[in-house]
Amino acid sequence: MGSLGPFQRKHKLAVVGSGNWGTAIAKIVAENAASNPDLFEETVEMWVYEETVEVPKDSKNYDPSYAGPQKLTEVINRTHENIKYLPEVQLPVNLHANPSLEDTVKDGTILIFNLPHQFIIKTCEQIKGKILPYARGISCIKGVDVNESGINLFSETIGKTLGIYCGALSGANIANEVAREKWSETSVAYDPPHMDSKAPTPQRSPSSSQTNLVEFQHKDVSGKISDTKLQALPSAYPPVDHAVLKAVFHRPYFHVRVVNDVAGVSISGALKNVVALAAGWVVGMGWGDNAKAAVMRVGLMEMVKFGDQFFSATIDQRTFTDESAGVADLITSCSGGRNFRCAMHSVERNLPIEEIEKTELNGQKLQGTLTAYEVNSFLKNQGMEDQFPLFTAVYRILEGTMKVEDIPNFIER
Ligand SMILES: NC(=O)c1ccc[n+]([C@@H]2O[C@H](COP(=O)([O-])OP(=O)(O)OC[C@H]3O[C@@H](n4cnc5c(N)ncnc54)[C@H](O)[C@@H]3O)[C@@H](O)[C@H]2O)c1
Ligand SMILES: O=P(O)(O)OC[C@H](O)CO
Repeated sequence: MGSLGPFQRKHKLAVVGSGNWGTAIAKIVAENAASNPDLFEETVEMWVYEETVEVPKDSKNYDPSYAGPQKLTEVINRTHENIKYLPEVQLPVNLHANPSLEDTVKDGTILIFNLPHQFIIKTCEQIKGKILPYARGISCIKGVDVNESGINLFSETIGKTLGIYCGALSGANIANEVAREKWSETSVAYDPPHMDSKAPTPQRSPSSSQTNLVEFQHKDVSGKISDTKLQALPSAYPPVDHAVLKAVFHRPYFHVRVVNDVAGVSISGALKNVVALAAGWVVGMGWGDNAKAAVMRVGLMEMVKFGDQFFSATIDQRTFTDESAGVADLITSCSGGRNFRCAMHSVERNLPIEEIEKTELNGQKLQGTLTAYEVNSFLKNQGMEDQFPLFTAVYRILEGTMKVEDIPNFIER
């Protein structure tokens, strides 16, 4: 993609997170930064939650002069490989691993959030007030933010905490496949108030970083309307729109469809992880593909019903069927996802899933287990556990008050 117009400033892309998916997305974004020099600054910063690692002797990047424990950021920047979370994948040289969260985001105009969902709120609190006020965000996180006040999309939580607009990316995307450039699709959802188009003030110097404060009416996912103030993007930058977001994420092997339905894309990405646990359990029982299909059928119905019940003000139900973030992600997750695999092994080996997570995932995190608890606490508060029998069964099996054998009769109620 070439220049989108006569803009004086380029977007600076920053990725917050460097796990299995965080690193795979950072690879994509850095490749696109390098191939769209009119739009993006070349160097992409990636925040790494620093830890100590040792390059294995059988790694192609093993170098005896660097033997012994080293910082993960130093290994990534020297070898261009994230040996812990995305081993054996060559990363672009313009991707810079940064141990400082504040430094990673300080100049970013497009911030990409990609962490296990349990860490995002604390991470955002740390950078509150330390980012460009006109930055825009994309959340690649699969999970929902449940607290005393109800349920929120992480795109909303990030946006509110940082005072920016944040969209979402989710799809049938097993990170190890995407990172190895095996073709897949994804959904990017972005529907900001139409403020950036109002922002340009012709009399202002185009290179100025001076910003406009734009007041607009914001309808949240529950349909509640509130007055919100956001900083408009300075007119020197290309507006962050669907075309620019496609330029950020689309690769020949990673096909992007940009849509407006942030709620549908986010909700399906979060809930399919709960369904994938049940799919893994029934396969672990040796019940086969028919049983898995039954769980997926009920799971999909509950995903759609959940969206309809709690996000009807903004959700587009077609997302569940028509976009990668919907049923396609459910299928891939129930085939080779980590939630599916760990659940299956937990039944096969008769071990708690947390133990399988620790021994099999080398620091990667399951999202389905925590999401099952969070969704259940929300449904309980609504008095609606009975209406979501599969989600309720997953929660009860995790807490030990139900058995996998009970699933068939329980979900038929
Ligand atoms: N891995 C996949 O195939 C995949 C694909 C699509 C979406 N996702 C979603 O992307 C999100 C990120 O997943 P991932 O695979 O990159 O992560 P991951 O499962 O690899 O988790 C490990 C990451 O968590 C970080 N971490 C550990 N403790 C931390 C702390 N206290 N604070 C901050 N970070 C900490 C680690 O440094 C590491 O970067 C999740 O919501 C996941 O559901 C994952
Ligand atoms: O490995 P999982 O179960 O976290 O799922 C990975 C992705 O979300 C699949 O799209």
